[in-house]
Amino acid sequence: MKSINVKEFIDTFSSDESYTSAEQLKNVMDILNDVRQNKDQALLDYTSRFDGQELDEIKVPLSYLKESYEQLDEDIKKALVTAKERIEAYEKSIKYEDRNLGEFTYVYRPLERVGIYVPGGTALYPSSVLMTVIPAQVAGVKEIHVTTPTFERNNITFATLYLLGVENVYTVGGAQAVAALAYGTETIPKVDKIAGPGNAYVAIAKRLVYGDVGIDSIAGPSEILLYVDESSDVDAVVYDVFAQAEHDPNARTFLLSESEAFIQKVEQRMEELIEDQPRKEIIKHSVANNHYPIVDTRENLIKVSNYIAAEHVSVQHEEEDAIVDAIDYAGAIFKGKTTCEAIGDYVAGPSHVLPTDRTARFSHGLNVNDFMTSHSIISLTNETYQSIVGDAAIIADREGLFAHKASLLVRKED
Ligand SMILES: NC(=O)c1ccc[n+]([C@@H]2O[C@H](COP(=O)([O-])OP(=O)(O)OC[C@H]3O[C@@H](n4cnc5c(N)ncnc54)[C@H](O)[C@@H]3O)[C@@H](O)[C@H]2O)c1
Ligand SMILES: [Zn+2]
Repeated sequence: MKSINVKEFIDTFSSDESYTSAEQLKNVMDILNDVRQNKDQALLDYTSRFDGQELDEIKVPLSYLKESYEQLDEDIKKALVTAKERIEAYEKSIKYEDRNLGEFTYVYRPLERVGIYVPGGTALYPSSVLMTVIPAQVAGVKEIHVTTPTFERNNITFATLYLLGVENVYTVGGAQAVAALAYGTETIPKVDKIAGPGNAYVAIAKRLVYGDVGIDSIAGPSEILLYVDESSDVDAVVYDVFAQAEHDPNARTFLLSESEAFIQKVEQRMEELIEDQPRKEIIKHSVANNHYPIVDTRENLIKVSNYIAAEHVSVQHEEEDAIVDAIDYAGAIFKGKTTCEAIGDYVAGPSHVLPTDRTARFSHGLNVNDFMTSHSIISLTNETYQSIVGDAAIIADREGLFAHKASLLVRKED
């Protein structure tokens, strides 16, 4: 594949609109309305239609969760516990704390009831259970309700939910699950906020229910930006590209370097290794349509990194300190040749639920603080009050809000 420079890249690149079609949008609106009106019955109907499952019950019995956990092999149990402990420790360390400033206090409170969407249509993601539920738990959320289109009685998603002590689990997926969490049904209660990744139907539904409930963000196909140089390990870089590409045919991989020769080495090695990849069909599709090898100067590559604001940025470069410092916008940055992105998918600590498709320019990865809300407590001393009440009263007067003025002046001391 021929490399391009930053200008050529920006001229040809556009945000991923292919992810949502007008038809999908209409279908999702219909689903939302139907669930609002027909509640559990609509959930049963859509689960039959889209997932081919005739459910007796929407809520998963606790015994299924327990059974799933008990049947896990010891090695995966141990791995899940390692991940759990690291994620918990990280979230605790970044949790906002109340700030007492004398006349003002800024306080954080956990959300009361949260809905977590765990994807399950085509694969199971125990890592997504960990990366969404743990931040909510560390925040102190009282009730966590999880929906997932996972229908085997015994499975690793249920097992992971059991490990975390989640009891409210419902086998519903797609837009209908988001609708249930947003509006409530006989079985699933309306929540305050919905978080968690999912496919296009889930993403569109979250966008449409925003305002009725809070949402974390809208995740599109995964992406990585690799910033590499001659000192990087060619095979390691190739596997980092493949690891992202194997997620989704629409996953995007940006390979940036100041060295054309190095990019060529990586591209050639990709061709050699691609045939051996178990998920080569997805990887080939993704690489053919959404792989961008970009060669330019440091200055231009930093500019374009901030423009792309990729979900994952991996800097494997002799001068990684300077490059990482200059990158202002990214979902998460993986610095150094050892700290690859895949370690962050599972056990590093920070949540792998990250902003995609340039939204890191204004939003951030899911974390404990997304499951809290905050407010100010204002309590002025009389001395402060008397020193500023005159100014407030004048502004009230000029706004023509005379009851405001009276409310202020009735407390004024002569
Ligand atoms: N960003 C992250 O952290 C992260 C982590 C894990 C997974 N993911 C992403 O989550 C997604 C999972 O997608 P998935 O499809 O496997 O599972 P999913 O659970 O997101 O969606 C499955 C549901 O989609 C609905 N659906 C399917 N076809 C439909 C149709 N024609 N009309 C209406 N609804 C329909 C069904 O109800 C089904 O239950 C992937 O894109 C994956 O990359 C992201
Ligand atoms: Zn990944």
